[in-house]
Amino acid sequence: MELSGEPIPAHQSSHRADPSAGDLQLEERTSLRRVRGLSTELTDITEVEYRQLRLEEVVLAGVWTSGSAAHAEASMRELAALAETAGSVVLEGLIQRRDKPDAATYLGSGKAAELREVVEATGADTVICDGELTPAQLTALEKIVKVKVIDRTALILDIFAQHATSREGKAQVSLAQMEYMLPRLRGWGEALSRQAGGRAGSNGGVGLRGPGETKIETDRRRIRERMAKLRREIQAMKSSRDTKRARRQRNQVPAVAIVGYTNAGKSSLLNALTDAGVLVQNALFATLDPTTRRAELDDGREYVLTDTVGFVRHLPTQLVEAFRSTLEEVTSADVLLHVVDGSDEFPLEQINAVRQVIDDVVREQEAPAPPEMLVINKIDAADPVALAKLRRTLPDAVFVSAHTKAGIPGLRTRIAEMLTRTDVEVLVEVPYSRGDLVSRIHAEGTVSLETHESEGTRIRAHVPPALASVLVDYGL
Ligand SMILES: Nc1nc2c(ncn2[C@@H]2O[C@H](COP(=O)(O)OP(=O)(O)OP(=O)(O)O)[C@@H](O)[C@H]2O)c(=O)[nH]1
Ligand SMILES: [Mg+2]
Repeated sequence: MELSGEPIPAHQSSHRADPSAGDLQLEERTSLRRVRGLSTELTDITEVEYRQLRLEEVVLAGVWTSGSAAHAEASMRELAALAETAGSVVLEGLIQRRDKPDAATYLGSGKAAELREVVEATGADTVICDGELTPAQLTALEKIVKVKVIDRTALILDIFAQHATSREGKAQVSLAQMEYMLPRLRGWGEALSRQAGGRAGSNGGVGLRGPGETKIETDRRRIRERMAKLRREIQAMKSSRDTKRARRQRNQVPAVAIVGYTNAGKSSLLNALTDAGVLVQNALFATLDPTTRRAELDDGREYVLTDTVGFVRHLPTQLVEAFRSTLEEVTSADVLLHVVDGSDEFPLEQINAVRQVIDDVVREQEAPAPPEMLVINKIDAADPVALAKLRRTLPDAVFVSAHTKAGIPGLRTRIAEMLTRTDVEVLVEVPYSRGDLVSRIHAEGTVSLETHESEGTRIRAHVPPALASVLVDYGL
């Protein structure tokens, strides 16, 4: 299979004259794109957070174990998009049909030799495998193809490392990278020292110049120490976020979280609903740090809308672990807007991949998952026949285009309905001394009856659960 080597064009979708924060961030990101041919690697293996994989010209390799050929090719195209997002140029892709990956070398030995020929013919410096390989598989395959071999997990971690901007995001990515590297230290040491000796593959010293056992042991200890420190730091940042969330809950502002597959248009939807001007990029994992914006329903009620990191098939477990505090904030929202790219070839699989990650996060949380609303985006770009089929399969979903704004008014109405549905009905008599509570009921709820009695104001209303608990003392 041939794959295009064109880098994904990063294009702006904002049309206003003044650059938004997202535009500026995009400019910065594109101006910092990796320059081909320059190595950014550090030699100290423990400097994980600053380290970027040296990915330049790559060949992709995948093992196709189940599903149709179209699925296998879609998976390779996604791997190519990931590689390009990481800044590399994809020269070629190979898929092998097999019951399961080869235990020793991932690809079978015949295919591995063929891969070596492709690498040689194209002059590639890296092979990226579409899966998570064991440290032994990585080393064994490197010995055959004689260039650096990395797996999908390392690639995704590299993209996250490039895109992290906040202190918390950077700490979370570093933690995930270290977790991944710990059992692979020897392999990495070999790859590093081989590169130090010249262009990869130009010498026969593979495996001979790895750091000695003592160095590896020291490195391991230092990495473990840094991981413990990072976990403490992330925990501390989480508590400050918990405080903010508690304040919001006290103030009764309902929270809606946007979740979805990477590149589905989550940030675009946040912009369409709130004019937030956040970064939109045709790249995978453009957003890592959660952005929360105030938004208003048509009836004037306020809510907050959070956009956050996208998910992908086989999201590395190290990342789910490291980003748990960010993800828990999302899964503790009142409503989830699950955004799906309606123009994707396999939207139902995107939906499943996202639900799996959410299940993983929710399982360790006390509260159940919030109610979900499916939002099928990019209807302007979707194939009409596929779209009609999707409408039949997902009758409850809302179909929109963040670009043309088609369906956005309807989406607003549905959000309002969902937030009302989580409200509870109360019948209370609020003493005249608590005029503040009466104002809150009006601001946050929907009042169906209001009379003035001798002791206070009698109100029947639908209010958010937290306000209902404040009102419990005045119930009739
Ligand atoms: N045709 C079309 N393209 C869209 C629409 N919404 C978003 N896009 C494009 O899809 C790409 C991804 O949009 P983003 O909003 O950055 O997607 P995201 O889900 O936030 O992506 P990550 O943060 O990377 O996970 C961009 O190139 C957008 O311009 C839409 O309604 N129609
Ligand atoms: Mg985004």
